[in-house]
Amino acid sequence: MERVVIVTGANSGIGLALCERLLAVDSQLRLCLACRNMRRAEAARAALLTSHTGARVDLLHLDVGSVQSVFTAAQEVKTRYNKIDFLYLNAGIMPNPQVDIGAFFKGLFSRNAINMFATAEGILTQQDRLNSDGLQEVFATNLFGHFLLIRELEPLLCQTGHISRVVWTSSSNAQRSAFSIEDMQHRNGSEPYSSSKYASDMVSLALNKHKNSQGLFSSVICPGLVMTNLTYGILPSFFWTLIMPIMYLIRIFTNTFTLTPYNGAEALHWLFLQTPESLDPRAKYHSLTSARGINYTIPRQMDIDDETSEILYDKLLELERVMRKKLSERNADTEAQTY
Ligand SMILES: NC(=O)C1=CN([C@@H]2O[C@H](COP(=O)(O)OP(=O)(O)OC[C@H]3O[C@@H](n4cnc5c(N)ncnc54)[C@H](OP(=O)(O)O)[C@@H]3O)[C@@H](O)[C@H]2O)C=CC1
Ligand SMILES: CC(C)=CCC[C@@H](C)[C@H]1CC[C@H]2C3=C(CC[C@]12C)[C@@]1(C)CCC(=O)[C@@H](C)[C@@H]1CC3
Repeated sequence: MERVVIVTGANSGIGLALCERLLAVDSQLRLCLACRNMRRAEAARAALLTSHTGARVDLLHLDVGSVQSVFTAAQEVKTRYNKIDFLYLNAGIMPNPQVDIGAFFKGLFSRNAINMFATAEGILTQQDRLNSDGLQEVFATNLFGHFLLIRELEPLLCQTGHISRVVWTSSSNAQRSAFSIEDMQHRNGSEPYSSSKYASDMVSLALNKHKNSQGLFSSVICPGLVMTNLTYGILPSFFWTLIMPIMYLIRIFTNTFTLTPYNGAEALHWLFLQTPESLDPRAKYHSLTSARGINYTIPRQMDIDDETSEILYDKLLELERVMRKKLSERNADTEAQTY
């Protein structure tokens, strides 16, 4: 049976590697690359077709950081497909990352060193900004745009007699301490990435509570530390290449250094092969790579509580209402100006 799979941020890194891996296990797949840059999306499609001749690969223009773009893309999806089997919410950004060198060396010689390498806890900050919708860019891209996409696609995702799955590419950098329910967009802090990923973990839990009965199941994964455009924004690629032997050495102590996009996509690929009933809604599924280079997936319990996840879910629904109103007013103004 033909399965429909949509992957956001599919033109590079972990998203593109996932597409390669999915086409390798299911040649009947109807794969949709949802990307903000159509030139890069075309190049990704061409690369996929080189290794999987005859595969059905569609492109969709989607900027998850723009409310209007999410609505337009969702409309397009509804005209193209009559069901969605998997929606991989993978697009993500980490703008202007800064590593606290002092904290890094302090951590290196502490008992917490392994945890620091696995989670970057306490050593990584970012500088966020407002986008054209007036939202914090990291929150809008990593979380809210994806939330809106699910909401818009509910008619396809929640159909009686059909199971749909959404999978969030979260991170082990998601930390409770970085998130505040009073400041869900993280306007006031310096860890918007960690906050947005922690929020996605909570939304996944809430989605399972509200939508499992309608056939929608949500999961979260962490791909581990992977060399992609995102990590090349933290340190330049030549520097990562220089320290690669050290990275393989660290992998002996923490299997979270998956390093390649193929390895990082392990948990995403693994989830594709599981039945939703066998999954734990409170677990994050981690891609891991052993020192010998063997890939595997393990679940770890997330540090989240039901009450906060429910409050967050309600706050996102409220923000959705506000943004819909804002957008319809903006569109009415533009229409009035053209007449
Ligand atoms: N690399 C790592 O170590 C880790 C990564 N992750 C997560 O994995 C996911 C994939 O990142 P990764 O592969 O590493 O990095 P990449 O930068 O290679 O991939 C990110 C993808 O998201 C796309 N994207 C970014 N912003 C938007 C937007 N507004 N609308 C649509 N697409 C967008 C990018 O498109 P474009 O090419 O146009 O920028 C790109 O295709 C992210 O969610 C990231 O947070 C989690 C843990 C570790
Ligand atoms: C490896 C050596 C010797 C130096 C690199 C130090 C840091 C730049 C590096 C250590 C842990 C890394 C890490 C991430 C980024 C780079 C580090 C801070 C992530 C935050 C990248 C994105 C994620 O989502 C996390 C899962 C990563 C956690 C570990």
